[in-house]
Amino acid sequence: MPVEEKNKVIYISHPSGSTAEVALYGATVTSWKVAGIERLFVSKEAIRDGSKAIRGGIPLVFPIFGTKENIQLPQHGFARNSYWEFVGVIHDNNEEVSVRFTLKDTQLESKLRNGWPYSFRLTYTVTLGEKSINTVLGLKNEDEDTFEFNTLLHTYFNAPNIADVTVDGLKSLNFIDKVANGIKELETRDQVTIHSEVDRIYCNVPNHLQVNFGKDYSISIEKTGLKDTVVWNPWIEKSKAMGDFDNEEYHNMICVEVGSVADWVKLGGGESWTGGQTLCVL
Ligand SMILES: O=P(O)(O)OC[C@H]1O[C@H](O)[C@H](O)[C@@H](O)[C@@H]1O
Repeated sequence: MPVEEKNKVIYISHPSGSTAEVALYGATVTSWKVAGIERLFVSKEAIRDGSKAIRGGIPLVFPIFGTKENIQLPQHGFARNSYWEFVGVIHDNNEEVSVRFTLKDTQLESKLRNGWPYSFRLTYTVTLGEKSINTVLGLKNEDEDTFEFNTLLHTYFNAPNIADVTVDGLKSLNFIDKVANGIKELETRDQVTIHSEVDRIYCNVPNHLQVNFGKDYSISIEKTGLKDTVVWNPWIEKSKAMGDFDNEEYHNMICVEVGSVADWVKLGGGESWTGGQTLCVL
């Protein structure tokens, strides 16, 4: 069977041998293997019992990024820490296997629903190919009035060694440096490298990016409907401060997170929105 459900995790396999796993908790993609190699990072300290967002994979940030003064929601919203419903297999052929999840306001715990009191339906479609994974978030505003939101596909990539990682496609872009009190800067490098704590929101990013993992392999990122890209590595002190992250794991991960977070996205009553990414091993 190309798709199986076991203990609230959906296991997907492609005829080529590539596989993916999606936890119903957060609809978090927690594994993506191509040629037997795990391409996503999940901390060995990650909590998977549904009491905290899973530290790794592709958590979904929605409807806020970080925290907002006047919105009573946990950091990064509720999508990553709510149970989603598995809709089923959308299609399954030699090219790709596609599965879908949904989250409606009525599925939220009341505290979370009160924090963002709108009627909405999120759909999340995960499509596994031979060397690719495509993750697309759809949103329908089921209210009469406009609401605004932020969202992010918070992808944690496995990095054999962070010292060898480079990110292409960010040159000449403005970024907000969250490590330097939100100061705005211009990226001048062809390739972004990580040698210390990095937490940056690159704004208005072209749709094609590439992350290189030294000589081992690269992963291309094609995004659609999402304007910005966050690059994050907690480095030493922040790693120590996170209870669900091993102190040494910052050597082995990089987050390159496509989303719309620098400005609110407005969605009119009854309207739909979609945004997503395709990751492909090169
Ligand atoms: O610890 P979390 O709530 O999962 O957030 C993890 C990280 O997410 C994003 O990358 C933010 O830009 C960071 O500032 C934040 O530290």
